[in-house]
Amino acid sequence: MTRPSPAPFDAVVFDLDGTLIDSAPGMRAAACAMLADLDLPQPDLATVIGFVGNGAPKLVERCLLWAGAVPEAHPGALEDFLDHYTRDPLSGTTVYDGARDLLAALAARGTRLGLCTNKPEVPTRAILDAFDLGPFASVVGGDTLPKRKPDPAPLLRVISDLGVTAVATLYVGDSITDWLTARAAGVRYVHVDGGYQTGPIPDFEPWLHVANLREALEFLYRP
Ligand SMILES: O=C(O)COP(=O)(O)O
Repeated sequence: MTRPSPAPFDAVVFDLDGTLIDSAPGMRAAACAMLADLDLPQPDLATVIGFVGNGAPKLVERCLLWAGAVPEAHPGALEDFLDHYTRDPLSGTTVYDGARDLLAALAARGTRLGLCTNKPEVPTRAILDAFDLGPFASVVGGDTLPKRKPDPAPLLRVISDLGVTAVATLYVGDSITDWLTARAAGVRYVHVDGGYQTGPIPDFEPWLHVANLREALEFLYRP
Protein backbone atom coordinates (compact mmCIF):
# COMPACT_ATOMS: atom_id res chain seq x y z
CA MET A 1 0.00 0.00 0.00
CA THR A 2 1.33 3.47 -0.93
CA ARG A 3 0.67 5.60 2.16
CA PRO A 4 0.13 9.32 1.62
CA SER A 5 0.32 11.63 4.57
CA PRO A 6 -3.16 11.65 6.07
CA ALA A 7 -5.19 14.65 4.98
CA PRO A 8 -8.73 15.52 5.94
CA PHE A 9 -11.64 14.69 3.69
CA ASP A 10 -15.37 15.38 4.08
CA ALA A 11 -16.73 13.03 1.44
CA VAL A 12 -15.90 9.74 -0.23
CA VAL A 13 -17.43 8.87 -3.61
CA PHE A 14 -17.34 5.25 -4.80
CA ASP A 15 -17.31 3.58 -8.18
CA LEU A 16 -19.58 0.50 -8.27
CA ASP A 17 -18.58 -2.29 -10.70
CA GLY A 18 -15.26 -3.87 -9.74
CA THR A 19 -14.96 -1.62 -6.67
CA LEU A 20 -17.88 -2.34 -4.31
CA ILE A 21 -19.40 -5.28 -6.21
CA ASP A 22 -18.37 -8.03 -8.57
CA SER A 23 -21.12 -7.69 -11.15
CA ALA A 24 -19.30 -9.07 -14.20
CA PRO A 25 -21.10 -12.47 -14.23
CA GLY A 26 -24.49 -10.72 -14.34
CA MET A 27 -23.36 -8.36 -17.10
CA ARG A 28 -21.97 -11.32 -19.03
CA ALA A 29 -25.28 -13.19 -18.69
CA ALA A 30 -27.21 -10.22 -20.12
CA ALA A 31 -24.63 -9.73 -22.90
CA CYS A 32 -24.80 -13.43 -23.80
CA ALA A 33 -28.62 -13.30 -23.87
CA MET A 34 -28.46 -10.27 -26.18
CA LEU A 35 -25.95 -12.02 -28.47
CA ALA A 36 -28.02 -15.24 -28.42
CA ASP A 37 -31.06 -13.23 -29.54
CA LEU A 38 -28.97 -12.23 -32.58
CA ASP A 39 -27.63 -15.79 -33.13
CA LEU A 40 -24.11 -14.55 -32.40
CA PRO A 41 -21.32 -16.29 -30.42
CA GLN A 42 -20.97 -15.56 -26.69
CA PRO A 43 -17.81 -14.44 -24.86
CA ASP A 44 -16.41 -15.95 -21.67
CA LEU A 45 -16.22 -14.01 -18.40
CA ALA A 46 -12.62 -12.80 -18.76
CA THR A 47 -13.44 -11.36 -22.19
CA VAL A 48 -16.48 -9.48 -20.86
CA ILE A 49 -14.45 -8.12 -17.92
CA GLY A 50 -12.12 -6.51 -20.48
CA PHE A 51 -15.17 -4.77 -22.00
CA VAL A 52 -16.49 -3.23 -18.74
CA GLY A 53 -15.74 0.31 -17.61
CA ASN A 54 -17.19 2.71 -20.16
CA GLY A 55 -20.91 2.04 -19.68
CA ALA A 56 -23.54 -0.22 -21.25
CA PRO A 57 -23.41 1.25 -24.81
CA LYS A 58 -19.64 0.57 -25.04
CA LEU A 59 -20.03 -2.89 -23.49
CA VAL A 60 -22.63 -3.80 -26.12
CA GLU A 61 -20.54 -2.33 -28.94
CA ARG A 62 -17.45 -4.25 -27.79
CA CYS A 63 -19.45 -7.51 -27.50
CA LEU A 64 -20.83 -7.09 -31.02
CA LEU A 65 -17.39 -6.38 -32.46
CA TRP A 66 -15.94 -9.38 -30.60
CA ALA A 67 -18.73 -11.54 -32.08
CA GLY A 68 -17.79 -10.36 -35.58
CA ALA A 69 -20.88 -8.20 -36.02
CA VAL A 70 -21.15 -4.60 -37.21
CA PRO A 71 -22.60 -2.60 -34.27
CA GLU A 72 -24.47 -0.18 -36.59
CA ALA A 73 -26.33 -3.16 -38.09
CA HIS A 74 -27.91 -3.92 -34.68
CA PRO A 75 -29.45 -0.68 -33.38
CA GLY A 76 -31.72 -2.60 -30.98
CA ALA A 77 -28.88 -4.46 -29.27
CA LEU A 78 -28.39 -1.92 -26.46
CA GLU A 79 -32.06 -1.93 -25.54
CA ASP A 80 -32.12 -5.72 -25.64
CA PHE A 81 -29.07 -5.91 -23.35
CA LEU A 82 -30.66 -3.40 -20.94
CA ASP A 83 -33.94 -5.39 -20.98
CA HIS A 84 -32.11 -8.56 -19.99
CA TYR A 85 -29.91 -6.83 -17.42
CA THR A 86 -32.62 -4.73 -15.80
CA ARG A 87 -34.86 -7.79 -15.45
CA ASP A 88 -32.21 -9.51 -13.34
CA PRO A 89 -29.26 -7.35 -12.23
CA LEU A 90 -28.68 -9.37 -9.04
CA SER A 91 -27.93 -12.94 -10.19
CA GLY A 92 -24.22 -13.61 -10.16
CA THR A 93 -23.51 -10.30 -8.40
CA THR A 94 -21.66 -10.28 -5.09
CA VAL A 95 -20.49 -7.57 -2.70
CA TYR A 96 -16.71 -7.42 -2.18
CA ASP A 97 -15.38 -8.28 1.26
CA GLY A 98 -15.08 -5.17 3.42
CA ALA A 99 -17.44 -3.01 1.33
CA ARG A 100 -20.22 -2.74 3.91
CA ASP A 101 -17.76 -2.31 6.80
CA LEU A 102 -15.96 0.51 4.97
CA LEU A 103 -19.21 2.32 4.14
CA ALA A 104 -20.55 1.92 7.68
CA ALA A 105 -17.28 3.11 9.26
CA LEU A 106 -17.11 6.21 7.06
CA ALA A 107 -20.79 7.03 7.67
CA ALA A 108 -20.26 6.62 11.42
CA ARG A 109 -17.35 9.07 11.21
CA GLY A 110 -19.69 11.61 9.60
CA THR A 111 -18.22 11.33 6.11
CA ARG A 112 -20.66 12.12 3.28
CA LEU A 113 -20.96 9.20 0.84
CA GLY A 114 -21.71 9.27 -2.88
CA LEU A 115 -21.78 6.83 -5.77
CA CYS A 116 -20.57 7.60 -9.30
CA THR A 117 -20.84 4.70 -11.76
CA ASN A 118 -21.10 4.15 -15.49
CA LYS A 119 -23.74 1.47 -14.88
CA PRO A 120 -27.22 2.74 -15.86
CA GLU A 121 -29.11 4.25 -12.93
CA VAL A 122 -32.07 1.83 -12.73
CA PRO A 123 -30.04 -1.39 -12.22
CA THR A 124 -27.60 0.59 -10.04
CA ARG A 125 -30.36 1.57 -7.62
CA ALA A 126 -31.80 -1.98 -7.66
CA ILE A 127 -28.38 -3.37 -6.71
CA LEU A 128 -27.78 -0.77 -3.95
CA ASP A 129 -31.21 -1.54 -2.45
CA ALA A 130 -30.97 -5.33 -2.73
CA PHE A 131 -27.47 -5.50 -1.22
CA ASP A 132 -28.11 -2.75 1.29
CA LEU A 133 -25.12 -0.66 0.17
CA GLY A 134 -24.91 2.92 1.39
CA PRO A 135 -26.05 5.29 2.74
CA PHE A 136 -25.35 7.30 -0.43
CA ALA A 137 -26.60 10.90 -0.39
CA SER A 138 -26.07 11.11 -4.16
CA VAL A 139 -26.11 8.42 -6.88
CA VAL A 140 -25.16 9.24 -10.47
CA GLY A 141 -25.25 6.50 -13.12
CA GLY A 142 -23.96 6.23 -16.67
CA ASP A 143 -27.23 7.50 -18.12
CA THR A 144 -28.04 10.16 -15.49
CA LEU A 145 -26.26 12.98 -17.33
CA PRO A 146 -25.49 13.58 -21.02
CA LYS A 147 -21.85 12.67 -20.31
CA ARG A 148 -20.41 9.68 -18.47
CA LYS A 149 -16.98 8.95 -16.93
CA PRO A 150 -14.14 9.62 -17.76
CA ASP A 151 -15.78 13.01 -18.28
CA PRO A 152 -15.59 14.69 -14.84
CA ALA A 153 -19.24 15.89 -14.99
CA PRO A 154 -20.82 12.88 -13.18
CA LEU A 155 -18.29 13.01 -10.33
CA LEU A 156 -18.62 16.79 -10.05
CA ARG A 157 -22.42 16.41 -9.91
CA VAL A 158 -22.12 13.97 -6.98
CA ILE A 159 -19.73 16.34 -5.21
CA SER A 160 -22.12 19.24 -5.68
CA ASP A 161 -25.09 17.11 -4.49
CA LEU A 162 -23.09 16.26 -1.36
CA GLY A 163 -22.45 19.94 -0.67
CA VAL A 164 -18.67 19.46 -0.43
CA THR A 165 -15.68 20.57 -2.49
CA ALA A 166 -13.53 18.57 -4.90
CA VAL A 167 -10.43 19.06 -2.74
CA ALA A 168 -12.25 17.66 0.29
CA THR A 169 -13.38 14.55 -1.62
CA LEU A 170 -11.84 11.15 -2.34
CA TYR A 171 -12.91 9.00 -5.27
CA VAL A 172 -12.49 5.23 -4.83
CA GLY A 173 -12.30 3.13 -7.98
CA ASP A 174 -10.70 0.17 -9.75
CA SER A 175 -10.01 1.27 -13.31
CA ILE A 176 -8.31 3.65 -15.70
CA THR A 177 -11.73 5.26 -16.28
CA ASP A 178 -11.99 6.04 -12.56
CA TRP A 179 -8.46 7.44 -12.40
CA LEU A 180 -9.01 9.68 -15.44
CA THR A 181 -12.31 10.88 -13.98
CA ALA A 182 -10.78 11.76 -10.62
CA ARG A 183 -7.83 13.51 -12.26
CA ALA A 184 -10.11 15.56 -14.55
CA ALA A 185 -12.29 16.52 -11.56
CA GLY A 186 -9.32 17.50 -9.36
CA VAL A 187 -10.22 14.84 -6.80
CA ARG A 188 -7.80 12.62 -4.86
CA TYR A 189 -7.98 9.06 -6.22
CA VAL A 190 -7.94 5.86 -4.17
CA HIS A 191 -7.25 2.81 -6.36
CA VAL A 192 -8.39 -0.61 -5.18
CA ASP A 193 -6.78 -3.67 -6.82
CA GLY A 194 -8.74 -6.81 -7.57
CA GLY A 195 -11.38 -5.20 -9.81
CA TYR A 196 -11.65 -5.12 -13.58
CA GLN A 197 -8.52 -3.22 -14.63
CA THR A 198 -6.72 -5.61 -16.96
CA GLY A 199 -3.53 -3.72 -17.82
CA PRO A 200 -1.17 -1.02 -16.52
CA ILE A 201 -2.48 2.55 -16.35
CA PRO A 202 -0.26 5.20 -18.01
CA ASP A 203 0.79 8.25 -15.92
CA PHE A 204 -0.84 6.66 -12.89
CA GLU A 205 -0.56 8.69 -9.68
CA PRO A 206 -3.22 7.56 -7.21
CA TRP A 207 -3.33 9.34 -3.85
CA LEU A 208 -3.71 5.95 -2.20
CA HIS A 209 -3.26 2.49 -3.73
CA VAL A 210 -4.62 -0.48 -1.77
CA ALA A 211 -4.96 -4.20 -2.37
CA ASN A 212 -8.56 -4.40 -1.20
CA LEU A 213 -11.33 -2.57 0.66
CA ARG A 214 -10.17 -3.82 4.07
CA GLU A 215 -6.84 -2.10 3.49
CA ALA A 216 -8.71 1.06 2.45
CA LEU A 217 -10.69 0.87 5.69
CA GLU A 218 -7.51 0.49 7.73
CA PHE A 219 -6.10 3.66 6.21
CA LEU A 220 -9.18 5.84 5.84
CA TYR A 221 -10.97 5.16 9.07
CA ARG A 222 -9.48 7.16 11.89
CA PRO A 223 -12.13 7.16 14.61
O1 LIG B 1 -20.85 -0.41 -16.26
C1 LIG B 1 -19.66 -0.08 -16.52
O2 LIG B 1 -19.18 -0.05 -17.66
C2 LIG B 1 -18.73 0.27 -15.41
O3 LIG B 1 -19.38 0.61 -14.23
P1 LIG B 1 -18.51 1.33 -13.08
O4 LIG B 1 -18.38 2.75 -13.52
O5 LIG B 1 -19.34 1.13 -11.84
O6 LIG B 1 -17.19 0.62 -13.00
